Amino acid sequence: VHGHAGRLIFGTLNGKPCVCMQGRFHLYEGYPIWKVTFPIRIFKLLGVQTVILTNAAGGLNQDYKVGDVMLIKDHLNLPGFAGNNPLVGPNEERFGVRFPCMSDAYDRDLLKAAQVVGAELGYSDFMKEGVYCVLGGPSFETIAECRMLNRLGADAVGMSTVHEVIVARHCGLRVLGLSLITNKAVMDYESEERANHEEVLQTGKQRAEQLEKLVSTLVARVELNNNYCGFGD
Ligand SMILES: O=P(O)(O)O[C@@H]1C[C@H](O)[C@@H](CO)O1
Ligand SMILES: Nc1nc2[nH]cnc2c(=O)[nH]1
Repeated sequence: VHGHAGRLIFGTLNGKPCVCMQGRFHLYEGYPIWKVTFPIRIFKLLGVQTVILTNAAGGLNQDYKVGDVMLIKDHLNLPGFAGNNPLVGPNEERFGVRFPCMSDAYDRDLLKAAQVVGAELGYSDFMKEGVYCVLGGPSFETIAECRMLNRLGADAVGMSTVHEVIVARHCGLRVLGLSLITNKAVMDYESEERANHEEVLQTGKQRAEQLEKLVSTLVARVELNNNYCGFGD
């Protein structure tokens, strides 16, 4: 999609071997859901243990400001309610079980680690924790939809990530999710604000340096055996 480079980059980040997707596939681009999540299984086969998934999202929580970084503690998979789940079809036993648990989708130790690193970097003022809701896109939400999603418990809304999380958890990868609140979801009929992709890209650029620092510092502290340095046990 415009704004995503569409490259896969291999290298080391703070001494840790990493592979980085510079962009992703989205359902709204017309890709089948298995293709949207295909890179995650490639990562598993490459030996990846931990994935850090990032996205741009609209803020539904009234306490959120544009530029906030929300650590994802849970998700609402609305396409999943209608049967649009990446694990639909014959189960690939070599990756995982037929009915994977999702109540532990977002790794609590990694989330804690992200909070600690964020505080150390002085980012606490713009770091939040909340529930991410995925929709199919590409149209942004109506006012009624935003109000409904907020009442359902969503703090942020976007068009990605959740499908990747489901496939990652299915094959046993540990997941940290970060949403950059790039715009405030319009919840008020009097509002003159309009969601638009340019604002999404602009907010992304404004926070890029801090997000890079957050992720690279975190990566440096995650041990390859999935233990963490400096976060208690
Ligand atoms: O790939 P993400 O979820 O970060 O991208 C979001 C959703 C749409 O692709 C785009 C909307 O502006 O940003
Ligand atoms: N669905 C959705 N995706 C987004 N990505 C960035 N902002 C938004 C938004 O407001 N809604």
